[in-house]
Amino acid sequence: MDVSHILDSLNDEQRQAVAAPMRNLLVLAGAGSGKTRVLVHRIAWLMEIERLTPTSIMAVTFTNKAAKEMRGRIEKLLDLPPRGLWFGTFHGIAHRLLRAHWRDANLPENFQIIDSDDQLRVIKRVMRDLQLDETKWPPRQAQSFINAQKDEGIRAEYIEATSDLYMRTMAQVYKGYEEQCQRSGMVDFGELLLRSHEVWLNNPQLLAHYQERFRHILVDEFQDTNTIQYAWLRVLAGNRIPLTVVGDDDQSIYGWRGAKIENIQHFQNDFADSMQVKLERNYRSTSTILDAANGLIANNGSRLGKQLWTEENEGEPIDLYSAFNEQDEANYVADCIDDWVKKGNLRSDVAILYRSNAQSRVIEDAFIRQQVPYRVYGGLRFYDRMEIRNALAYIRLVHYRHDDAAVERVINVPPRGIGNKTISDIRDHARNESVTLWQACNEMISLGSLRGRAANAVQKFIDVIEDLADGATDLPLHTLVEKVINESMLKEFHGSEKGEKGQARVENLNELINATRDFEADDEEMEPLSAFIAQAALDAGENQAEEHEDSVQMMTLHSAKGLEYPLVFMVGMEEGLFPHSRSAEEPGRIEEERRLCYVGITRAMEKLVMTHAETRRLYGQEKYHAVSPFIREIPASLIQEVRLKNTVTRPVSFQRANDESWATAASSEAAFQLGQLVSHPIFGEGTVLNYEGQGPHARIQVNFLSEGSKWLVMSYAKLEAL
Ligand SMILES: Nc1ncnc2c1ncn2[C@@H]1O[C@H](COP(=O)(O)OP(=O)(O)OP(=O)(O)O)[C@@H](O)[C@H]1O
Ligand SMILES: [Mg+2]
Repeated sequence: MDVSHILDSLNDEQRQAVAAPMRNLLVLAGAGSGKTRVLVHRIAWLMEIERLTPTSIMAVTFTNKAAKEMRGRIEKLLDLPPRGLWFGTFHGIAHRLLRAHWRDANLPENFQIIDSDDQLRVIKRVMRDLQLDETKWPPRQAQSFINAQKDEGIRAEYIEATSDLYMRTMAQVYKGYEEQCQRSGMVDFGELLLRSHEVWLNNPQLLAHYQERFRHILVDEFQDTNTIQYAWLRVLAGNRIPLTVVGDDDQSIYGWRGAKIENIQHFQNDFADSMQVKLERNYRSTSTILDAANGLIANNGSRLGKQLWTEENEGEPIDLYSAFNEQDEANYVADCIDDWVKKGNLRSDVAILYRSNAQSRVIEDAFIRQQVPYRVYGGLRFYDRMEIRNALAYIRLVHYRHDDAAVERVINVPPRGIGNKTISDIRDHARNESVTLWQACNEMISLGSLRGRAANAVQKFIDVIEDLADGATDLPLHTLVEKVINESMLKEFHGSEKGEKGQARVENLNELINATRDFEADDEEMEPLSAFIAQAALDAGENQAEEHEDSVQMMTLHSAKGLEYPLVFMVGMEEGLFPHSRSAEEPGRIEEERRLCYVGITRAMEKLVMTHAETRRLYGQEKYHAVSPFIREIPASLIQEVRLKNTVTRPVSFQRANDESWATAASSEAAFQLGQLVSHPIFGEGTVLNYEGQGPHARIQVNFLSEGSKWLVMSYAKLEAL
């Protein structure tokens, strides 16, 4: 049998893994060492050499996108589509099982999967039935509690009876929630795994059936499996189905969602007779990028210890750009991409990675201005996000009450007790009388055709909008928007959503306030509010790159896992942003942030650019941010600080250089321009980057060729213009 097409393009260790005997196998290896490639080739090997049918192979990936990609690669390798192969995420596969065995799972045949919004609604109902006060017991907290229990594989009945009021109450809600879901045939995400795990435990015959059927299970990104996923694998595999798992402890980034790095260590104990292969050669990145990643991750204490090396060239240094503020940062990125494309490269080879979703807004704005097509991957573009659309609907109503779409969107958001029946009555009235929804609301109230609670609730809605509109024209745009966001209660509403998601929504709302602060109308004749609304509508609707268009990829660091791009930007490399300020609160979180940084760096193949802004307005506040400590952990010799670019990106700086106060701050012979070349008796040559203060306090920032960037006091620094 000719195996060359499967093995030829692999190195020795990879071959060893791909052609390993049918035993449990752990491939523990760093980023870009070919773990995913090994999985793909091993599947091909199992089918061609071990003669397994596709239906007897299960491959678990972290995202559906990854599953699709893998399927494509196998198809190419085998020259035929692997029909019948069980491919998917843990959730996808568990769902498939429950669909097939709904009776054994004690579910109705047409059970429904509920998302997090539905889940919250059910939890609220349960809490109302239990007469729990929502202000004392936030439903979203209960939601996180329930999901965390499910991730750990714990049912309500197994939560120990304690005297702790919190635990007792949460367990009660959890129990009520379970009963409610069971009664109405609803299954949430966590339940998919928990339930299919139980099906196997309770049905030895069924389990035996699957243990006969599956001859091999493969798992990518094993370091991010949580407790229930691990248990699920163990039960299914028993001692009968061999597993191939690949992972990298340095890339475990979902601890906050219950993932357990330790699963890698437990693997060898829990899965009998297992083999381990290490891959140490990185094929993805230049040695500069790899050294940076290695240097950084060496700062983590608890590691399983792996070395990565490459035969790639040194490549280019890592660029570090210190921007004055977030606008400057965004413009810089857009300019770099412009250069990149001018050199004949593809935009789709470029990724912009950021820690928090809210950071994308300023960059999106710059891209829209400079007409750079982009896609936001694994998340919505800023102006498409639910909370932003809700806030914009309020803003539109303040501006123009007859905006029916806006009324539809927020009449009952946050919930104020306007039911579907009332809304449909309002719609009928509007249709019959040929008036707008807003008019219909008002008319129905004065005619008395709405009663009791409904009338009150609709009146409340009208009052909120009218109060906001009152005096709106006198306020600066951003104050108005801030008021709208606060008084509409959107912030509280979205903020109570569980975990990171709720926090991200609040961050986005604050970011919208920033957007209005920065907003400059193209058309000065237009009133700022209407100009802003028009702009936001355009941003939301028209600038999304077409599917096939060559576009820059924007995503959070978390969603970049497993991917690779020739040119990568890591933006917002600032303390408090990345590492995220929250990471200081919990032990171990800083190491998880560092792993996230490692994931970011190792996405880059040819060139990595890092940027940070000295001041940044984020989440509604302007702050001075220190450079991320992660940058200091990268060997300095690999980093090149980018000198000031030309005037195009920095109109502000040049205004400053010509400013009168600048001339007085400097002595007459030393009135340096930003970007000017200067020389210092000790530090040598450098470029003027920035200045601050006046008179004797004036300080100047110079980027020295040999020493890097320094702040010097003007009156002492013996600088000479070159
Ligand atoms: N033996 C090889 N020869 C040539 N290229 C290789 C080889 N092994 C892997 N590669 C290439 O290196 C890159 C990284 O491989 P892959 O994505 O499989 O790594 P990984 O270990 O899964 O990375 P990550 O940890 O980021 O998920 C890919 O472009 C892959 O095609
Ligand atoms: Mg991979």
